[in-house]
Amino acid sequence: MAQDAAEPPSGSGIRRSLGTRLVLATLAFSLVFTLLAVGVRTLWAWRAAVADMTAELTLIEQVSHRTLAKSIWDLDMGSLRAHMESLAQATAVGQIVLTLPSVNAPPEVLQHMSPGWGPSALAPVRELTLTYEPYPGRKEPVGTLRLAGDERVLWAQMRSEVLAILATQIIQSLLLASMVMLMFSRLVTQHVRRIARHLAWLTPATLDKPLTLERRGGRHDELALLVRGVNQLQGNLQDYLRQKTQYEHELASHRDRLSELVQARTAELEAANTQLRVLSQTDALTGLPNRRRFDEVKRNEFARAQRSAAPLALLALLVCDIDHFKRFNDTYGHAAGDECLQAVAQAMHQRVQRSGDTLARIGGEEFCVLLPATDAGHALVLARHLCAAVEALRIPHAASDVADHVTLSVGVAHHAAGMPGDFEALFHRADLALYRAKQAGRNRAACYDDAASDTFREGPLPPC
Ligand SMILES: Nc1nc2c(ncn2[C@@H]2O[C@H](COP(=O)(O)OP(=O)(O)OP(=O)(O)O)[C@@H](O)[C@H]2O)c(=O)[nH]1
Repeated sequence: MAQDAAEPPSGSGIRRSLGTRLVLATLAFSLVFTLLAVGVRTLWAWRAAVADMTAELTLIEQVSHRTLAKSIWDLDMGSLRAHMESLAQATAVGQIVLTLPSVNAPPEVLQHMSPGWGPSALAPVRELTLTYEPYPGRKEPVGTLRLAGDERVLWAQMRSEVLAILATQIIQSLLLASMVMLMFSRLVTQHVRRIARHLAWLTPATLDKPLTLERRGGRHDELALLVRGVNQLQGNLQDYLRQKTQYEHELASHRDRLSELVQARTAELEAANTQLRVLSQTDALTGLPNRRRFDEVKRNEFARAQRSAAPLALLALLVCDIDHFKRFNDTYGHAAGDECLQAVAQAMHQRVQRSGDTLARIGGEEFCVLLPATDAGHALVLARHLCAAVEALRIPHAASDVADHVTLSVGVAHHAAGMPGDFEALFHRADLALYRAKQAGRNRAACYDDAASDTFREGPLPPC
């Protein structure tokens, strides 16, 4: 297909052109016609030749009748033979037979034949009774004359006639075929080749170039119809391609727009998902990570502490609890309790700023701080700072027997790689330490001592 488009069709690709086929057909037709014409014309010519011979014999009869009759009447045999010799000079005459009747005896027959003559059924024969008129009013039959035509003369005449007919018919056929070929080539073949070349070179880029034929005047024939059809087809194709391109552009622009919308929508959904995830992991009251988030972080950090080498192998946990918060609620109401929780959470959050540390509200008035890569000593120091930070808020708490303001107790425990137990065990130790801090008077931090499970280290409160 591509090769066809790249190479215009040439005459070399045609096995037998239309012009050649037309000429061969014309020649074949002419040959048949020539044979028929030769047959018909030969028949006519034969008849004409026979008629001419008959007329010639008749003329000879008329001319020689009187002379022959007189010679017989006069019994002048010498003159009679001389007459017959002169008659035999005529080319049309093949045989002369003169029959002379005689009384009481068989008739005398005088005969003369051209050399090589033979009887023929085709050549004309004339027979005439000779009469002599010795005096006006009396006619006496004196004999019969038979003139037979020479068939060879007829055939010789026919031969030249047939040759002439054949020559004229063949020349006529050849001239006709040449003229047909010339006319067909000028009128049809060269234009058909031009149309084929035009169609082969046709591409979307050349559709605007109409097909034209180099012909004189405005002709309204089949070629003109074909040219009009091709140009109309090119126009239709051009319109179709133009519309297709326009549709493709529109489609591309719709696709881009759709893609933008999908991207925007996806971004919105991702943002909403992120927000949902953050919300689902955030405590609504304090804004701190909630228990679900804490559980997620604790799993990761504990697994990391189990795997890693020191110092990352350490993990400290602080469990913080507001002292006598039930009494606070009972004294100041639940709403004030909420505000108190928010203030305490914010104060603690300001102290837990190291990247990787997690402060979460795990329920009620209970908070947890997860401190990766932190040993018990440093964790205890932070716990004391948290207690001090809450105390520094000076939120009045008249019902507390610890102080006249809200205070915090913190239990501390830690885990190191190689230590037995899971996170729940760590939590349990921190909870024990918290219990210890509460028992020891609240508003303080206590650290679970791993060396002796019933021993706690308590951190003195830092100065406020
Ligand atoms: N306002 C408010 N109160 C809460 C919230 N969650 C839990 N509480 C209250 O916190 C109180 C916790 O009391 P307890 O567990 O008995 O402990 P406590 O009164 O702090 O006593 P100690 O822990 O021994 O010092 C309960 O009265 C709960 O109703 C909350 O979101 N808002």
